Amino acid sequence: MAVYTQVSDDALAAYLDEYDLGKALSFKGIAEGVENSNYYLETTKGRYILTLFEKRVNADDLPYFIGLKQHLAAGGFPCPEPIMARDGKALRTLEGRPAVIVSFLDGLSPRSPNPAQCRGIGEGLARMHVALSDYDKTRENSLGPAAWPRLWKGQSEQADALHPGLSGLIDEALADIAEAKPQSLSLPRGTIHADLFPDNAFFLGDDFSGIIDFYFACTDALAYDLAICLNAWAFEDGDGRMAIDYNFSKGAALIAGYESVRPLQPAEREALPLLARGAALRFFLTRMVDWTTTPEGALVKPKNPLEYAGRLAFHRKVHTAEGYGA
Ligand SMILES: Nc1ncnc2c1ncn2[C@@H]1O[C@H](COP(=O)(O)OP(=O)(O)OP(=O)(O)O)[C@@H](O)[C@H]1O
Ligand SMILES: N[C@@H](CCO)C(=O)O
Repeated sequence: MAVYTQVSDDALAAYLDEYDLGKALSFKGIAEGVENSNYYLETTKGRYILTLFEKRVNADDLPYFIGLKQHLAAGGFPCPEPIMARDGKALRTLEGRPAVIVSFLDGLSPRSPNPAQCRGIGEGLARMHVALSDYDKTRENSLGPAAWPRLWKGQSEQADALHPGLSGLIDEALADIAEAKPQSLSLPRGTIHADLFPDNAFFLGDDFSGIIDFYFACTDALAYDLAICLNAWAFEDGDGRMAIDYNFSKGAALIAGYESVRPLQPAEREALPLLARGAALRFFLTRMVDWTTTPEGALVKPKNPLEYAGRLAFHRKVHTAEGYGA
């Protein structure tokens, strides 16, 4: 349940007075999502999402995220478009929190994506990379390889309690990646989404209809975004298990969809297994931190880290892009 900040009727009315959005017809908290408070807002002018940014989002980063969505929307890419108030500003304050209203996107997030949807997200991701190629703001990836040892510190015992021997796998993977130095490879860089999981993508049937939730976006290797998607879209449902199967047809469809818009360079193909390992580690580590620090009975249930350890173990056996179906 992600409504941390309640909005009173008076506060909402005063907030809407700043916009040309007409009068509120409906205003409801949205249960999905974990980071921010999101509300569905319908006014006499249309349907919107109102987001109040909670503590985990750094307020200094908000102009980067909002500018990014404005840039995409101006280029016709389907994403939530920040709505400007009469003074030309999209980022405002509501109930003491930074807040923004964005356009509502139609579509559903697939629970278990099929190969056609994997192809669609591959195409959508590449279109997004192309559309952002002239976005001039930058943001460092705060969850890149330099952050991983810090996230892992003090977690070994808990990891072994989740799955015997797990800490050895993570230690080895961290050491291998530190040696391979993915950051020093000269791969094409640009603005990446960095969290494009199925719950952040919308489809109408099998047709891709848009991307949301850009709050991990940053400047990094474009192929790393594809590696994140391979992890998030091309494995069978984990159910919290460590053993988990790569679905070759879904992975191949995802890569083919991506390459139908932006063909990978030879160096990107070569780096794909390393980037896929890095992506699996990144999500394992952040899930592990949430798993060990979220108090029992908290509103938001932490996601199981083991599924990403399983993906990591798979990637450690893949040495070429062809191994993913590329
Ligand atoms: N522009 C939009 N159009 C339609 N629905 C949206 C839009 N933005 C958000 N939603 C809905 O709100 C839910 C929560 O949004 P989101 O995933 O951005 O939450 P969050 O808490 O900000 O981020 P996170 O997923 O990282 O926890 C989505 O699953 C979706 O159902
Ligand atoms: N997509 C992340 C959650 C943060 O957005 C995960 O599944 O671990």
